[in-house]
Amino acid sequence: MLLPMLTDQALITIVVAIAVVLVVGTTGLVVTRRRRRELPAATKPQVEAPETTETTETTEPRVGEDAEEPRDTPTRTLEDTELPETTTTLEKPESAQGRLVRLRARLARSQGSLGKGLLALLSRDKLDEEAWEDIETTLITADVGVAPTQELVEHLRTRMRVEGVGAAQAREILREELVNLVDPSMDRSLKASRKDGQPAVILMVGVNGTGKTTTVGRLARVLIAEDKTVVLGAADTFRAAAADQLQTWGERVGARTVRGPEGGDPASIAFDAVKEGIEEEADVVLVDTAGRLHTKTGLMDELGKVKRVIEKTAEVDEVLLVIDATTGQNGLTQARVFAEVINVTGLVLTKLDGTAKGGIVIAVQRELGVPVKLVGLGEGPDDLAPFEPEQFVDALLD
Ligand SMILES: Nc1nc2c(ncn2[C@@H]2O[C@H](COP(=O)(O)OP(=O)(O)OP(=O)(O)O)[C@@H](O)[C@H]2O)c(=O)[nH]1
Repeated sequence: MLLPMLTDQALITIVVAIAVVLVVGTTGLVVTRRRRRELPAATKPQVEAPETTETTETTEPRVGEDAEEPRDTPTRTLEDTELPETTTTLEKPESAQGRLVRLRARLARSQGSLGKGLLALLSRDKLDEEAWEDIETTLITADVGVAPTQELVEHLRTRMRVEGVGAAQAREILREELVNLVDPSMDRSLKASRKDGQPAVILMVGVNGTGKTTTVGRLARVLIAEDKTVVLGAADTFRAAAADQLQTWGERVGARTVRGPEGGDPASIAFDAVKEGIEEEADVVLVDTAGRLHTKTGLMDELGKVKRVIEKTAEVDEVLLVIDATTGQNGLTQARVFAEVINVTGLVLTKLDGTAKGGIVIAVQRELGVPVKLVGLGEGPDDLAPFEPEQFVDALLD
């Protein structure tokens, strides 16, 4: 009704006005939408904490975030902080050559007084009874033992009489006689190779504290350096920390340690270790034992059982008796007891660095008729050396 009343001009004006309103409205809507799309960061909620500190530094604070950490935020303690996991890296042993040179020097340092004392006495112008008595005393004080001392003095007396005296000669004669006494003819090789498709089994025995566990660890290190695979058996279940100590050695050198519960049956652990060695086709299984010396029967029961149980699956190739060189006659008495309860195939004399009485090497070999195969010359991981009679005597006299 209204339309007929409007003029054409008015109608056109209204249509144009409506069109303008529509265009302006639509454009505004589009621009607003575009703006919204262009500002995502401002509207995106920050849910996740930044992963690294770098991000934190570059991220600007946003609405709703605190300008600084609230004071009631608990302080992070050391315990809360997760430390990176430590991975044990295998140690590389010192080269065999370097080790032996160093250990020879150490042996000479510790035993020098014995050799030098003897040489000084033998080089006297007049070798009278008093001089020979002094020589005897020096040898006995150095733990050489009575019988070997008498034997040595007798040989020296004869040779010095026949071959004459003089410092150079005295040294040569003494060297020869000492080497004979230490007996270079004994087989000192260690049976540490697979045979008949089975690993070699080495049992370490000895009184507490003589250095059995340390010797097992150091021997494993030497064998692994020779590219052998080694399994350790923690059959010393008597001392709580012994298995841990052995396992630590195993981790250091790269040998698996078979262990059981504290106070468990040593024979069953020894059996499991050997079984593991057979399954893994290892070259050597080294079994550490407790060697409590309460009673001879107790010791016999324990070691006898360990050996018997191992022998169900494998031969025991070596029984190494570890003796602390600093214990002198006491060490000899212990050695005797062990030799009575188990067939000892070799001796390990530890702590030779801690005594000038290297004569124990001669005494203990004589006593048991078993060769010293290894010597310990310090607490370090590379302080174990094969025993070589000539080098030992040279170290005494240097
Ligand atoms: N100076 C010196 N110390 C040594 C030597 N061998 C071992 N020791 C030390 O002697 C101590 C006892 O050694 P262990 O290996 O624990 O003795 P163990 O016979 O296994 O003792 P138990 O486990 O109690 O039976 C340790 O502090 C070793 O570092 C050596 O050749 N020289």
